[in-house]
Amino acid sequence: MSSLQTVKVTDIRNLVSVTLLPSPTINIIHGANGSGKTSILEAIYFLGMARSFRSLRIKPVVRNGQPAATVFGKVASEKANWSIGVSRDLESNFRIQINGESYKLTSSLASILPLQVINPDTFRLLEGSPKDRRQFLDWGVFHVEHRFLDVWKRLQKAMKQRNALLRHGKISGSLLEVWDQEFAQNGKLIDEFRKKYFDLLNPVFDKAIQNLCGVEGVQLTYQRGWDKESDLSDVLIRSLSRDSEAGYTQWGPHRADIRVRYKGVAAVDSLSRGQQKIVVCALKLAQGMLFSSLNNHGCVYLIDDLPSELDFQHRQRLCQLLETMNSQVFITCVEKDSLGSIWSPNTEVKMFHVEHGTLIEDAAEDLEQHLRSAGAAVLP
Ligand SMILES: Nc1ncnc2c1ncn2[C@@H]1O[C@H](COP(=O)(O)OP(=O)(O)OP(=O)(O)O)[C@@H](O)[C@H]1O
Repeated sequence: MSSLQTVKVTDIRNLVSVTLLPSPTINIIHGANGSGKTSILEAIYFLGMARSFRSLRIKPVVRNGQPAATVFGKVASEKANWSIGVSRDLESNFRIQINGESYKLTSSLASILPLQVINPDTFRLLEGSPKDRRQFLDWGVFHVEHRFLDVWKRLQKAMKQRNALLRHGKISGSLLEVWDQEFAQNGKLIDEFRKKYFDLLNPVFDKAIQNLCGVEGVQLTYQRGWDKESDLSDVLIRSLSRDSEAGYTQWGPHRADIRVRYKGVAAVDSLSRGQQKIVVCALKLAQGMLFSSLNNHGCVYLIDDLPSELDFQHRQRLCQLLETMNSQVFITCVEKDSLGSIWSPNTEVKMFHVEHGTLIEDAAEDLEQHLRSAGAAVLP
C-alpha cells in the first residue's frame, strides 16, 4: 500500500500553514461550513495534480494577498519513498520537485500519488458531457498503459493539424494524407487501450454496484467514437466532405463515451439522483479496486462532504468497501458523528477538526470515547 505520510500546506484558500500527519487508512476531516475542510482535500489534490479540482484558475486557490500556493508531501510504499513538492504562483508558473529534482510534467506526480475524487462535481458524471466520462476512463488507462500519454499527445497533435487543414479550405491531398494516417494510427491505439481497460473495469464495477446497493440491471457499454463496423482510416476518407463543411474531425476517439443504462434505458432518465450518485460511487470504487489489483498498491480517495450526499445505509456500505480496499481515504463532514460509528474496530481511523483554517487532530482518547458513544466496538 502507498500512502501519504505527511502533508504541509501553505497559502491555499484560508489555510495559512497546515501540517497533516494522516492515518494510512481512514482520515475524517470535520468542521463547520467555511472552516477549510474542502481546502484540505484541494491541497492534497494540488500535490498530486498541480491544480485544483474546484477551479481552472490558480488565483482563487492561492490565499488572498499571497504570491503562491505550496504543498509538500511524503509518500511511502513498500517499494519506495518520495518527497514531493508543488508550488504555483499567480501567473500560473509551477514548480514540481520529486526527491529534490525538478520536473516539468504533472504526469510524474500523478504516477506517485494516484488520486480519486468523489465530490458534488463527480456526482454529475452520468449527466455530464462525454468528455467527463472519457476523462474518467483515461484516468485508468493512463495508470495501466505506459504508452497512453505519448500516443494521446500524438493523436491531439494530428487532430489539431487535420482540423487546421479542414478549416483552411484548400486542402493539400498529400498533407491531409499524412495527418489522416497519424490520426488513424494513434486513434486506433487509444481505442485499443481504452477497450482493454474497459473490459477489465466492467466486471469490477458489477461487483461494486452489487455491494453498494444491490441494484441489478445497471449496464456499462464502451463506445469508441466511430462506427463499430468500420476502420478509422476509411471513416476519415468517407467523412472528408462533411468534415470540411464542419471545419473539424467529426469521428474518432475524441467522441468516445461510456454509456450507462439501467434496464435498457439511459441511467440519467431512469434512476433517481440518489441512485445515480451510487452508480458514480461504484464507478469510482471500481477504478480504485482495479488499480489496487493491477498495481499492488491503492490510490488515495478524496471524498467531500459524504453525509450530505448519501443516506446512512449507502454511506455505511461505501465506507465498508473503502476499508477493504487497501487505500488511504480522506473524507470531510460537518458533524463527526455522521461518520463515527461506521468503521471496523481494526481500522486505523484518525479524525481532524478544522476551524478557521487551522487543523487539530482529535486526541486519541476523544476519538475512542466518541467511537464508543457512537456505538462502535473499540479494541482495548
Ligand atoms: N483565495 C482565498 N483566500 C483566503 N480565503 C479563501 C480563499 N478562497 C476561499 N477562501 C475561504 O476559505 C474558507 C474555506 O473554504 P472551504 O470551501 O474549504 O470550506 P469548507 O469547510 O469545505 O466549507 P463547507 O462545509 O461550507 O463546504 C471559506 O471561508 C472561504 O471563504
